[in-house]
Amino acid sequence: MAKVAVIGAGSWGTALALVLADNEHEVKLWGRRQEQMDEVTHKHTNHKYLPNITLPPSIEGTVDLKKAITGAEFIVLVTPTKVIREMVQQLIKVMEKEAVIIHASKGIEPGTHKRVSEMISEEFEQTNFMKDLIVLSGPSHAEEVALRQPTTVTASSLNINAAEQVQDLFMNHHFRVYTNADLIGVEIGGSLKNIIGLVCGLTNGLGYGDNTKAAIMTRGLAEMARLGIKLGANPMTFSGLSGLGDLIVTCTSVHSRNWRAGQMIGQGLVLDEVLDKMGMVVEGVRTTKATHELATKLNVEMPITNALYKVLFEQVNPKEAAELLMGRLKKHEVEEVSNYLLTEIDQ
Ligand SMILES: NC(=O)C1=CN([C@@H]2O[C@H](COP(=O)(O)OP(=O)(O)OC[C@H]3O[C@@H](n4cnc5c(N)ncnc54)[C@H](OP(=O)(O)O)[C@@H]3O)[C@@H](O)[C@H]2O)C=CC1
Ligand SMILES: O=C(CO)COP(=O)(O)O
Repeated sequence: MAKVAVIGAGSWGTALALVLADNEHEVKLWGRRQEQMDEVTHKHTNHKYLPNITLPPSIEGTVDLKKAITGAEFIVLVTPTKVIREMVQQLIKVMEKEAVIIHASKGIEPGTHKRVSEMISEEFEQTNFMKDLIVLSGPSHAEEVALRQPTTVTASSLNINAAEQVQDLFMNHHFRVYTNADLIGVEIGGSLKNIIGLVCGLTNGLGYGDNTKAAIMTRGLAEMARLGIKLGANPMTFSGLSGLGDLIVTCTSVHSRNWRAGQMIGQGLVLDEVLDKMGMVVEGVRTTKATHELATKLNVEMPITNALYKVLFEQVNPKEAAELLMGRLKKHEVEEVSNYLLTEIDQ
């Protein structure tokens, strides 16, 4: 059995700690609030993030980062993307030996346009503390994982042996882990599906139905793949768990924070109000900004992302944004993507 530190005690960090404890690993869960960590250790609950769930009693909560990681062979980073760099900087100060780093966060950094693995690698660059780096991603709402409902995810790394090690670490009868060597595709899929999830919620808030949802999901997947391929991803990854799979779960589930935030925006609430009401991370907002910047820089057409950018950051009315999307120049559906693929494969 392995010693594992899970850094981030929100919904997903807590659910992953539960999976690891079910697998009889020695798990320490790090969070920044003493009261919450006492609750995890002594009451075996985390009521704010996973109400009505009893956690395995073996999970020890701590606010002491050094204590959390001492002796850990695996460190799972699962904070919101915007604090990933800060968390790694804190980790480096207390680490004494190398560990396998796993991350389960979904987002892209505005300004630098880096994926989470790129941010982590950059921060660890001057040290020899990072043995391997693996991302865990896929259709996995924490609420359902905590209920031990059948769930499938992907472990991806530039080192496929390391991905297989992580597959073994997490896999059990409820939580099935695949591997995929396409780190770029897996991270881009997991990040960009949040943008499309926000838009699906938004169209629901506007009162549009299933035709619109299907349109956004399908054309959304096309633009996710278009950007991913430009960045070097394997096109096939977008029809897998971290692409289509996560897109489905985000666009069709009431558990999705991105979907719920989008719905409130569609109903007329302004962004700050929505984020206040959510009280949990809505990664798609920052990722929309980062992706809009990146797509503009790389000259990749992403009409749905751009429409959402206008709504979130340029105060364009959601209904008007939808009309602009529908009024675009006519296109050939498949040719657009297949030509793109051929161009990429020829290069
Ligand atoms: N929830 C899910 O089902 C899934 C989430 N993910 C991804 O996992 C990542 C984490 O999401 P999730 O757990 O859901 O988020 P939550 O909103 O549920 O929890 C956020 C966590 O981050 C902590 N946090 C916030 N700001 C800071 C900070 N400045 N320093 C340290 N800790 C901080 C919060 O602590 P505090 O309570 O003290 O504010 C809380 O523990 C995201 O990238 C998300 O996309 C991936 C798959 C599934
Ligand atoms: O990534 C997730 C499920 O796979 C969680 O999505 P939300 O952040 O929208 O809740």
